Amino acid sequence: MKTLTVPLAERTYPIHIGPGLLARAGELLAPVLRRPSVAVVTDHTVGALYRAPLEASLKAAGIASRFIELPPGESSKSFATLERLLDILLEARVERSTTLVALGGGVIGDLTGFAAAILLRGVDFVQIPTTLLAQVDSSVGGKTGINTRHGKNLVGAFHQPRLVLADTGVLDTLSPRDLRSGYAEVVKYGVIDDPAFFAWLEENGPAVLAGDGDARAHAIATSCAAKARIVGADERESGQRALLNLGHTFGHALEAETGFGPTLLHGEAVGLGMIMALDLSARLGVAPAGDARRLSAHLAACGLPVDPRTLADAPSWDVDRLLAHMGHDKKVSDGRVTYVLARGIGAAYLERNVDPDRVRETLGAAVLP
Ligand SMILES: NC(=O)c1ccc[n+]([C@@H]2O[C@H](COP(=O)([O-])OP(=O)(O)OC[C@H]3O[C@@H](n4cnc5c(N)ncnc54)[C@H](O)[C@@H]3O)[C@@H](O)[C@H]2O)c1
Ligand SMILES: O=C(O)C(=O)C[C@@H](O)[C@H](O)[C@H](O)COP(=O)(O)O
Ligand SMILES: [Zn+2]
Repeated sequence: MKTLTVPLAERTYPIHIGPGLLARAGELLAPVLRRPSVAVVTDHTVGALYRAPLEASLKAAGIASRFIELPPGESSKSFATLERLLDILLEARVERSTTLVALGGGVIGDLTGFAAAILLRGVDFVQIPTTLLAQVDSSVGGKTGINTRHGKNLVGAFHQPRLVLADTGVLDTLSPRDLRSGYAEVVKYGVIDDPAFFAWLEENGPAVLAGDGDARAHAIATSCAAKARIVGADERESGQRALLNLGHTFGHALEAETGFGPTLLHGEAVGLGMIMALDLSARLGVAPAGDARRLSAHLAACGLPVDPRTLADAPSWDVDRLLAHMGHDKKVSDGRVTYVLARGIGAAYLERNVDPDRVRETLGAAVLP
């Protein structure tokens, strides 16, 4: 087991990473619980696979647990499912000293974390991420929330978990598509500020996806270390944490336009959005044009979509509608989006003054016939 730390003063917490950790969950959770009682939130798919081993491990450590299973998929990050979850928890008379446990991917993590932030004005929660995306990104950093009809993650809270427990063994049951989606967020760390990691991924990405234990462990630990460092320096995104949003202004707009559904998964959208961010950077004259092509080639080699027009069920894309979605970005201030651009792979930066004509060009080149 490898342990990293998210350094946040009194909210500092560990990230435990390694195979077989679900079987040790009781022992690892016990020290952070206010009392030996947890409510585990999961989805039907993950529950069917991992409820039994988690329940057994908690029981062996003397921790009482109740399990709540929700429908899988992005549509569960909604007001309706949040209300249903809060109702179930209140019906069960959870107390402020109860800890919620998110067992699942980013959807369950974001939803459960938000429920924990607002239930009884705040209870503790623990993340047990079961997708690659959740293990390298969403379980760390305390961004929680739901989608609204206005856009992605528009209602939420910063609420840090007490512990992250990433059992890398559970990735063996993840679908190849979900694995690839999470891989896009791994690549993001290379593009932000680690060109050597990006080059390593160009060599080893296929091994990470194929389940090579050492490659996967290195990719997950490097990603978590980067996320922990950035979050530790800027917990509430008043500055540099926004770099973690690389590809998301475009990506969230693509997700919104495809209805937050199976047409485009979050990581797939982020992959496309990162290519568009590098394309925009090249159009603005700050990045070599070849870097967008290099990123696109790597994502394509790993089986990720690199052309929104070729998606199954692709809508008829409209640049103005995409721009309207981008207007809901949380990095908008005074009506203007702050973009995450890059001077090249490994050199991302924030820019508020971006020529809107170049943004239109990037969108048009990406989505118009
Ligand atoms: N809070 C953050 O910082 C942050 C960061 C990145 C992404 N996100 C959010 O995360 C969400 C995407 O998360 P995701 O990609 O994990 O999707 P997800 O939670 O929908 O999980 C993907 C699918 O995999 C299934 N699954 C999960 N673990 C499994 C396992 N071990 N074996 C078999 N099946 C398994 C789930 O049932 C689901 O159908 C998006 O809503 C995105 O906005 C949040
Ligand atoms: O942790 C962060 O900060 C991120 O931006 C990580 C992103 O991968 C994640 O998708 C996040 O939820 C997007 O943030 P948002 O503030 O644009 O909703
Ligand atoms: Zn993301």
